[in-house]
Amino acid sequence: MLQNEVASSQGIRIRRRPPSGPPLHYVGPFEFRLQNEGNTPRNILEEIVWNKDKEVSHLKERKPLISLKKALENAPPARNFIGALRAANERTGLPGLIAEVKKASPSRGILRENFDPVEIAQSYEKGGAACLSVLTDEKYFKGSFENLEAIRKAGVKCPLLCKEFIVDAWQLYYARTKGADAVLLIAAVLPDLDIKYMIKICKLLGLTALVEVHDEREFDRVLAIEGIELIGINNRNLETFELDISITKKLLEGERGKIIRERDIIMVGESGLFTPEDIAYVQEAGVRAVLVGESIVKQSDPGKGISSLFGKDISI
Ligand SMILES: O=C(O)c1ccccc1NCC(=O)[C@H](O)[C@H](O)COP(=O)(O)O
Repeated sequence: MLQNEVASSQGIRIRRRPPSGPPLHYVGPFEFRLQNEGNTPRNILEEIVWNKDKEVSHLKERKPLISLKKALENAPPARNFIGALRAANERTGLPGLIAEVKKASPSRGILRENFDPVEIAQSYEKGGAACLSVLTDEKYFKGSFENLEAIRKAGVKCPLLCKEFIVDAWQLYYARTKGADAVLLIAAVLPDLDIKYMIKICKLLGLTALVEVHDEREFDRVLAIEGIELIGINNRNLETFELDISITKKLLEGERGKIIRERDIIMVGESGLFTPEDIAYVQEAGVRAVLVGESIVKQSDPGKGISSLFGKDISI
C-alpha cells in the first residue's frame, strides 16, 4: 500500500506530499501542474507537515545520518524526562509542568515580542517547571534548534522536549545531537508502524517519546503500541485550532482511563490551560503533567506566571 493509503486506513487525515510533487501534465511540448490537484494542503497541520518533509530532505543532504551518529558522541547526556515529571507531581501534589518556550504560533501569532529563550527558560526553572518544551520549527513558530542548544548550554537543569513536527527518524538523531531529552510524536501525522519504529530508536538514543493524541481513535492506536510510557492529550485540534479542555476528560473516562492507571502511563494535558481551575479540571480527569505555553510565556515574568497558573508557588 502507498504511504497515504496506509495512513488513511488508520484514520489519519493528514496526507504526506509525494516527494515528486503534484502530477505533471503534458500538452504537446508543454508541461504544467493543475492548481488544487492534490498540491494544496487541506489545513494548517497538513501544510506544516508538507513543509517539514521538504525541510528535512534538504537538511539530510547537508547532514547525513552517518555524520549525526558521529556527532552523538559529543552530545550532552540525555536526562530523565518522565522521572522529572513524576518527582514534581509527587513533590507538589499537582501536575508536573512542562513549560513551553514559544515565541509565536499559527493560531495566535506573536505571543512575546521581547523573546530571549534562555532568560525565559531560566525563569521557568526558577518558577518550578519540571521540564521545558522548546519549539524548534522556524517557519510557523519562530523557534529554532539554536534556542534548544542555547538553553541546554546555559546549564538549565530541567529536561528538554524538542517540540518539532517529526516526519522522519533522522530528526530524532538531530534532536539528540542538539541536546534534546525528549521528542514529540504526533499520532495525527504518524502511522502506527512509524510510531513503533521511532519509539525503538528513541529508546536506543535515550530519548523519551511524548506521543500526542487528540481523539479516541488516535488514543486507541497509541495504547496498542508496546512500550508507551508518556501520552499527551492535545486539547487543540491542530487542523482547525479549536480548543476544548473537556477533550482531556472525555478521553480519560471509562476503559481508557483504567488502562492508563493499570499500566502507570503518565498522561499530559496539553494546550489551552490558563487558570488554576483549568489545572484542577485536567488533574481531576487523570493527568499527572501539563504542557503550557501561551498563558505563561506572555507574562512579563514567565516564572511568576507559573504561580498565577497554579494559584500557588510551586517552586518550593
Ligand atoms: O499552537 C498552535 O497554534 C498550533 C498550531 C498547529 C500545530 C500545533 C500548534 N501548537 C502546538 C501545541 O500543541 C502547543 O504549543 C502546546 O500544547 C501549548 O499550548 P498553549 O498552552 O495553548 O500555548
